[in-house]
Amino acid sequence: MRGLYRMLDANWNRAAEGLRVLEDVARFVWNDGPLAERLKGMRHRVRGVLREREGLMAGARDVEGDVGKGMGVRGDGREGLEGLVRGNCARVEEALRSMEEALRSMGLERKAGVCEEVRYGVYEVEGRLAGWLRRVRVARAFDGGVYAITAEEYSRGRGNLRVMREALEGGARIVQYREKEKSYRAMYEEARAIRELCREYGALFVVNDHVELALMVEADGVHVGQDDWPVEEVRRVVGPGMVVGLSTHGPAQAQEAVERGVVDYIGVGPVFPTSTKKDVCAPVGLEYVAYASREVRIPWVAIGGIKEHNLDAVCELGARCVAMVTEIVGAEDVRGKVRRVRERVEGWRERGPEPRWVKEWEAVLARQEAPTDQTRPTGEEEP
Ligand SMILES: Cc1ncc(COP(=O)(O)OP(=O)(O)O)c(N)n1
Ligand SMILES: Cc1ncsc1CCOP(=O)(O)O
Ligand SMILES: [Mg+2]
Repeated sequence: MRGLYRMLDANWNRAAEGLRVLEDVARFVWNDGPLAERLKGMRHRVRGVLREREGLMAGARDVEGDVGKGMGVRGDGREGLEGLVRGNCARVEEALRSMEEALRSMGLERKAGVCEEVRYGVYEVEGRLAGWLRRVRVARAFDGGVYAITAEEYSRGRGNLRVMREALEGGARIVQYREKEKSYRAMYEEARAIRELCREYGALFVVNDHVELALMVEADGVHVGQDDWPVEEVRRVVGPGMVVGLSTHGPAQAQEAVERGVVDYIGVGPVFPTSTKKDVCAPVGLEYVAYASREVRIPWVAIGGIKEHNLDAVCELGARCVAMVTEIVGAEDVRGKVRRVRERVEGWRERGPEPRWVKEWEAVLARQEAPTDQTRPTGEEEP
């Protein structure tokens, strides 16, 4: 029994400490009173579950004899607030799981049940936080971003990896892996390599169409079209941490996408004629870009036939992010092309009209805070 009490003692403290950190982030960083109260309640429940055995645990404590003393604490590789929040959620979940097992083996089923309930509560909080963090990442990447998309057949004989490396060096903030003819194995190898590259450059990595590939290579996101998998199903499968993008071809589809409440951004296009996509619909024109700028409350990216020479027409209407295939992958100097496009997009960001989504997300983009009720776009859940 002594060993089990030692185990409980260590994890009881670990769980309570982790919950305290999360509560403080909710209270002091995000100013989210209800979330802070909820986390506090969880901490008290965990404390309460073993309160009457505190003496037994203290008696079993043997810090000097701990063979795990000095073992490093596992980080999750993420930095800043995100790392802090995720790291502490993981710490609390692990500690509660360990307590649950120990309590069950001691025949203390009811107490084990309390730990289990609190653990599920932490999963839920983590899911909501992951959702919020995900939206902030998207908003930052799309506010003045170049979205580069692979297409080896138009890359002048160069491989996708090389072209995307150059695009990232030029300043692409989002990279989409889009290949229609390659074998699954080839796509897997290539996507994995580009995924790593994007990590190095701090860019978002999105996989087109293939949800399973996105999961396998731990992409940041997945992009689907109107005839691909339903976005609710995609969200259910990829969970709250992954970005989901949806193509739209007109105001009705944009409205529907926002109302459905599960996608993080929409593609707006094809703005101009394009021969890159074989089964493409008729160009939607600049009117749809103007509509998106006025009405759409979530990040969006203009796509389809966008080149350096017609870029201004799209940006002057309020596009803060442009996606390009052939203009980037077919450029002799990919790095220089992306650099110039990015400078132009950023220039328009300073002097062009502010699209609706940026107005609504301004407070979120400016501060590292969870959106409050006033700034949270419609349909957003509270973290
Ligand atoms: C950013 C972005 N927008 C639109 C698309 C097109 O998606 P979809 O309509 O599913 O067509 P395919 O690309 O799958 O041929 C996209 N890929 N990315
Ligand atoms: C994937 C996609 N979706 C709408 S248009 C398009 C292709 C855009 O390619 P390009 O930038 O070469 O016109
Ligand atoms: Mg598709």
